[in-house]
Amino acid sequence: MINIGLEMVQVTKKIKGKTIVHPFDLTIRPGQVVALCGGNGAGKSTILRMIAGLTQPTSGTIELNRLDRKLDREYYLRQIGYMPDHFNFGAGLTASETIRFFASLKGRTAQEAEAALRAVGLEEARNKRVSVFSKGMQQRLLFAQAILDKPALIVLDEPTNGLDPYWMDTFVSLVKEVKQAGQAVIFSTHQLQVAEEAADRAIFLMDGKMVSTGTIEEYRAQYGTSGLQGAFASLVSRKPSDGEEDRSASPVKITIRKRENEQHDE
Ligand SMILES: Nc1ncnc2c1ncn2[C@@H]1O[C@H](COP(=O)(O)OP(=O)(O)OP(=O)(O)O)[C@@H](O)[C@H]1O
Repeated sequence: MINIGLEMVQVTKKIKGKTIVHPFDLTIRPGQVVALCGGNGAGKSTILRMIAGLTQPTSGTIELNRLDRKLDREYYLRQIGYMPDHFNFGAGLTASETIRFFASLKGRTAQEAEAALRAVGLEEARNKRVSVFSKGMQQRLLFAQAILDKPALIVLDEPTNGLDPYWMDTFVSLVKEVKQAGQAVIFSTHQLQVAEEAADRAIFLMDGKMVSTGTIEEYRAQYGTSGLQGAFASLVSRKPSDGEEDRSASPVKITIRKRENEQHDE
């Protein structure tokens, strides 16, 4: 199979001797949407930044459609659209100029850039300076640049942070559209409702460890209508207090059984 998606195997990250991400395995097939959930400092952004090529893993491998993040860096990165959790739009450009600039970096046309602006509802604000945009409008523009060249994998760090309920719904619809087109998506969020609506699968991280993974249906089967909120409450309540033995230090604790197609030996 050529189009196999993202494969992360035993990926770790240490910074100044401290382990930020413990051995992390993840497979995302084309058309799958994965939400990375967890509290502040859990390691979500670090994992997304490693996938997006912004920071090196300390060990382990990351491949996208069999292209290695390190060995095939240029072609690997061409398949990824990345939305950072914050971005400094300081150059005084309008929305249209900004998106066209991103398009030119990706070798895409002005028409494609404008289409991405329309997709996120910014066509009427296209001649406004981005520096005066609200947080939510800036988020939508960042999302537009991540999807404009229809990458195989879309990596979104806190994409709905600052969005009003209407654009939250639009975000969910746009994710469903790219999923239909066979693109894979991974996004981090604190908004578990958004994860439930947009993702096929959710992963909870705690202190850089994957403590739970499952489909949204599996979480609902285990936690009922409280779904991911119930899972999060349960995980937090099990976190050891100071001095107590840290049971999560042993191999990754999976509270929801992994589906067979998440194994790496396919
Ligand atoms: N460059 C760095 N130097 C030192 N520590 C870092 C660095 N980058 C991240 N960390 C630490 O790694 C841990 C994970 O950070 P990360 O930003 O990945 O978490 P997160 O889950 O995205 O958190 P949040 O939800 O608050 O954005 C934190 O303890 C953070 O302080």
